[in-house]
Amino acid sequence: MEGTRRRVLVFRELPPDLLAQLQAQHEVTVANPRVPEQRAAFDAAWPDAEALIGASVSITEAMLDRAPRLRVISSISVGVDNYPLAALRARGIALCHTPGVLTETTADTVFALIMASSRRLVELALHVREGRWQRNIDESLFGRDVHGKTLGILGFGRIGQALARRAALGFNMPVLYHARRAVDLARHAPELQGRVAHRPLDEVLAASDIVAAVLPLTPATRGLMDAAAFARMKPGAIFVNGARGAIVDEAALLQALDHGTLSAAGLDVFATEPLPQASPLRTHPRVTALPHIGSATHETRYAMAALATRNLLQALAGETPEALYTESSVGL
Ligand SMILES: NC(=O)C1=CN([C@@H]2O[C@H](COP(=O)(O)OP(=O)(O)OC[C@H]3O[C@@H](n4cnc5c(N)ncnc54)[C@H](OP(=O)(O)O)[C@@H]3O)[C@@H](O)[C@H]2O)C=CC1
Ligand SMILES: O=CC(=O)O
Repeated sequence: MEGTRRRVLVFRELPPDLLAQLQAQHEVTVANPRVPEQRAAFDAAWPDAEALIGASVSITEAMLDRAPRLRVISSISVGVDNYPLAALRARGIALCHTPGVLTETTADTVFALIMASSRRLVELALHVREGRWQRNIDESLFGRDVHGKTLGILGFGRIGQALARRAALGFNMPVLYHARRAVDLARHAPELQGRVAHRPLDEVLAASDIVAAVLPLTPATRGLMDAAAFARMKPGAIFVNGARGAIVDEAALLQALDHGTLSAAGLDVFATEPLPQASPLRTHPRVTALPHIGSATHETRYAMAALATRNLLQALAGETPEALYTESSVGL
């Protein structure tokens, strides 16, 4: 593909300097199909697109049928669950993503949800804002300690390990994790040796005060947190989801909050996003709900867009992109 100006469809807005880099070398259309006024431009550009860059849009196999010239997709995300992986592979379409540059920020967000859920920060901040702080609070508004509690982490890759560092080294929390393979701590995270243990899912759920999910959405993890999984958790435990909404059965989560094991939940991701107005999770008093902001800081979103732009330009120049997605990178 090198040397020729290719048709690039940008389906989520890019910072102006990065967009200019693409425009200098290729024919670029910017059209986000989630913005109603841009939908027609997206549909018009789609059949001729040779390269895509963007995020937060589900690309289906049927869409690929209507894009016969497509050769590369550069996702501005680390998760690749929005793409039909087998169909991309069968058609020889390269998929790039943005691992690493968002790891620390996402771990910060997940830890913030752990703090907010345990200490009831949003609920109590509203208590002040709404003028209900009329006398010293009593124990009906007390939270639960975070330091020293056992944290169970579902998924122990880049973000899981960054979360474990915060918990184990900063808050003296014993950490258990669930992943299909044990991580060689001596090699990959020596600072966590003696503080972190690999355990089967059931044991992680049963032994943890707080369970945080940071694994990819795959056929194997879809619905992982179902009624049986919540039932295995400790009475009064807290569940935090920084992964994808679809790893959770949301009806089972609500049941566990209202009649089961959970005292609170902190959720950055939902089965349907934006979260529907009618969802009980939106207003539940013991749910801290965020609008999928795991990586949403100025610095990190720029770094993600920059990596995605480099990936795309490298692929279009016939080079191996810096962050080409391979199956082993999310352990499908
Ligand atoms: N809320 C947000 O805004 C964000 C959410 N994310 C989500 O976090 C996910 C993880 O990102 P990152 O840490 O970079 O990914 P990594 O690929 O580094 O880590 C994934 C981890 O999940 C484990 N895993 C994969 N499949 C399974 C399975 N079937 N059962 C148990 N464990 C499994 C892997 O271990 P093993 O292969 O040994 O099982 C590995 O430990 C992303 O895919 C994305 O969905 C990421 C960024 C921001
Ligand atoms: O959810 C965000 C991602 O990068 O994946």
